[in-house]
Amino acid sequence: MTKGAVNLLVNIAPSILNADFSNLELVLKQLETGGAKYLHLDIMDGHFVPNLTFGPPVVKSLRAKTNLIFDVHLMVEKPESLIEPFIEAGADMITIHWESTRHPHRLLQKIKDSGKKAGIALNPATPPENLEYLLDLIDLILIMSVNPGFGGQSFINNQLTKIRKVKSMVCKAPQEILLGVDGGINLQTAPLVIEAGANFLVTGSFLFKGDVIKNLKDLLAVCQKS
Ligand SMILES: O=C(CO)[C@@H](O)[C@H](O)COP(=O)(O)O
Ligand SMILES: [Fe+2]
Repeated sequence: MTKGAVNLLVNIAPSILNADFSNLELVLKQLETGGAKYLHLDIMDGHFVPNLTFGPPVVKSLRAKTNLIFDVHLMVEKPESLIEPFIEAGADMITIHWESTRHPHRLLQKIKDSGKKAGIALNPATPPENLEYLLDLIDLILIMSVNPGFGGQSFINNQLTKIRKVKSMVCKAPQEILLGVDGGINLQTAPLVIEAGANFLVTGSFLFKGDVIKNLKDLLAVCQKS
């Protein structure tokens, strides 16, 4: 990839956090029918964030049912211990939080050495300049546009400024880096984050209110127009 290469395609990564957990096989089929390529899996430990979700066994069960690209978002203390279990469970991409470890460089290196895509997420208050000496190890920068822990929160507007700053960092990197946004993405906020430079949009509660397939198609249409 040439220096400064930018992926112009906008990707949607549906988060199942607000889906019907009693029928995830149906949810996977709906997302595939709606045109999804990714599945965003929110892993919460009740410590790094005040909520609990699921672990590698659930991811492994889902892996057996779909070829969607598994984008695992680790919102946990000590993510060091969970890289291997999630890779064994079928993760294609693993995103750690900058705030969750003293050794983000080592962890990103570990994910890359396993042949998987490495992502780093930034909480709303974390400055993007922290990524300067990590950039060569990063495939995805995930800007949290809500405080992590729950679906259904409102988009924090000042994260648009951070997206613009990260866009200029990403353009200077030698490899392609996806610029992701996670939290409060819907038909109104998607055009704003795309205009600011994002090309990887995580969306949860918007999709699962009403008709999932229609909502996903509507969001993909907005992304193609923006
Ligand atoms: O990581 C998180 C929340 O911590 C997200 O992935 C949410 O699941 C997105 O949900 P919405 O904000 O779209 O409802
Ligand atoms: Fe997430």
